[in-house]
Amino acid sequence: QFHTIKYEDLKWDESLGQGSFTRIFKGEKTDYRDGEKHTTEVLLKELDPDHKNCWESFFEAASFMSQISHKHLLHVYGVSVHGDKNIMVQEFVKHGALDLYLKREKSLSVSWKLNVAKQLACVLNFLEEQSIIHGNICAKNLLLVREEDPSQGISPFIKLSDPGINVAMLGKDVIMHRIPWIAPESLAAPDNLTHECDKWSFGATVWEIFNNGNPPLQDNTKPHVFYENKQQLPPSQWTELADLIGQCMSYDLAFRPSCRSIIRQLNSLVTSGNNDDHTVFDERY
Ligand SMILES: N#Cc1ccc(Nc2nc(N)cc(-n3cnc(CCO)c3)n2)cc1
Repeated sequence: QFHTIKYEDLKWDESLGQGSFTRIFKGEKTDYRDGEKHTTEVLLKELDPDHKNCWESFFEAASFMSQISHKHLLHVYGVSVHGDKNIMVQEFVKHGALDLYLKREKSLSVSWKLNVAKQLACVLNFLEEQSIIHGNICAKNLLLVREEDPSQGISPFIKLSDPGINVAMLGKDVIMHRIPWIAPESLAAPDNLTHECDKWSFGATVWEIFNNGNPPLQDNTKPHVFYENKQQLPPSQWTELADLIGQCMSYDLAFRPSCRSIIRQLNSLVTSGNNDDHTVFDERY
């Protein structure tokens, strides 16, 4: 279900940080096609050796990404196993993870944010049509392929990354760190994810995008209390946006909108949101 890559065809360059239970590096892979040697820039995602019991879930994520292809889904070239090293070989995405980009770029326009939210809604709709559940939608798992260049009329382009280790494999403490992205009903049943879970996470991710990557919960709030008290994230002053996020993050999963409805509502936001003077969230958040 996925291509295996020979370890000796991989070259490690600089470390780029880590996800949960994984470390990421810039690297290169070498292929020999029609007698020629081709070198491709890649992202090497290594599973921590002390979490090698998660290797099945790690490779499940890789095969998940290899089974389907979509312009807004990260391309995974394959996997490589060498001793206790499990490596996922991904396309190298030029501008990295969106959570860091949002924190760094303080003056992204409302139309930039809407454009990115629509791209995420499109890939969410595609996954639902393919009856595939991602299970870990968040800004950290969105990758920026291309920055906008307003002078050239070039808009941003994102791809959704692999879901990483299945949430059911993670300990309670790690699951706690997924609040408020993880749907409340998934806390109790992390091995029973539904398409509605992805919609909840979509809501939290759109909140992140419009909040410049600020943390949704103040680090003094106890995460489980947030769900016990059926709390919501601070609403945007842009009521239509707040309504959409609120619908996606409704505790009753029957109230979460269909992907078609999400796309329709985002499209209507684009028209009414063209004036960029919207103070979407006040500075405090
Ligand atoms: N400075 C810098 C810089 C860093 C990274 C990239 N590129 C890239 N390509 C990918 N395929 C995946 C990721 N990636 C980033 N964080 C995660 C973990 C959370 O998913 C995955 N980054 C480009 C520039």
